[in-house]
Amino acid sequence: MADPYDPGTEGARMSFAGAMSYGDYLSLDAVLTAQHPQSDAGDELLFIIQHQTSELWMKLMLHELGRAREAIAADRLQPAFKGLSRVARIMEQLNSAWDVLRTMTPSDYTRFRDTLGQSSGFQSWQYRLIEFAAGNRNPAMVKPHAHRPDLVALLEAELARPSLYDTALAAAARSGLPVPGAVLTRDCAAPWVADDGVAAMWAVVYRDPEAHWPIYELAEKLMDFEDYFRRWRFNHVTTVERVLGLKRGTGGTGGVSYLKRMLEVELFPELWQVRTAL
Ligand code: HEM
Ligand SMILES: N[C@@H](CC(=O)c1ccccc1NC=O)C(=O)O
Repeated sequence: MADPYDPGTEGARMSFAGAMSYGDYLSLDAVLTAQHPQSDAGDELLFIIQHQTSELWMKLMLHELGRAREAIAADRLQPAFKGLSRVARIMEQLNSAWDVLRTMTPSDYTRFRDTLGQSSGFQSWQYRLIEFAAGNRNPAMVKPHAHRPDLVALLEAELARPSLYDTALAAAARSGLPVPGAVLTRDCAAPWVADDGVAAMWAVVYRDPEAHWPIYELAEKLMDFEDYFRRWRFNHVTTVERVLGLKRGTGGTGGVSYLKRMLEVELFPELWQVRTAL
């Protein structure tokens, strides 16, 4: 039998003393030592990794949403579309990931659920930042982070910035569309309130897409975002009911009843209304 092949003979670098390796570049020591199961249940590692990978994808989403908003604010819509398409792909990734978690049965979960204490995804500050960035701004959701002034500052800074929806409406106004003035000067930290004038503006766009092509495309990117977001919420509540039934959540809410209520949240209500109005 031939000697085992050594890729070093064709130039593969085999020694990394003093040079940056794969693991160095990716900080894998930090990432791969950050899983700390609190029980000896075989499924707890799945649970932890599922959440950690979700948080990593959320980090990237926030980065892309920030860049997309900057691009829209500068009327550079093409790069914004590229970024929002990437955000949609990330959300597809998060939506598919539920298939892995769904392999965990209620019996598996009860083996380690008690070790979770009162921790819950309800306290995911990156999730709240995404909601705030998109335009779903409920200031009550800052409260669970009061013990962490750094996180409160991050969430409040996000509330002080125009949301994706605010930014899109300002771009529509600059393109000559009739966006109500009060909408453009609103306190952007406040929750969005559905506005008839905005609905009328979208109707102008959707009645004649050809006359408003860039803003029409922007609106459809927003629809994609909300469509994927709804699917994530639906996958979540379905997985929760499958694993937990109707038990109360560790975060203190009613559990499935709370998550069903959240299914009714609308990020861009006027964009849904316009479908009926056409
Ligand atoms: C078996 C798996 C899961 C169960 C049983 C579960 C259960 C729950 C429950 C009951 C709530 C309501 C809040 C509470 O009272 O605790 C909740 C909220 C939440 N969970 Fe999960 N969850 C699971 C997986 C996940 C995963 C993988 C993520 C991804 C990061 C996640 C993120 C969230 C978020 C962001 C909320 C807040 C939702 C909102 O306020 O609209 N959960 N979860
Ligand atoms: N709320 C869940 C616990 C839970 O799912 C969870 C706990 C800690 C970290 C992330 C979690 N995932 C989503 O809420 C429950 O009531 O069982």
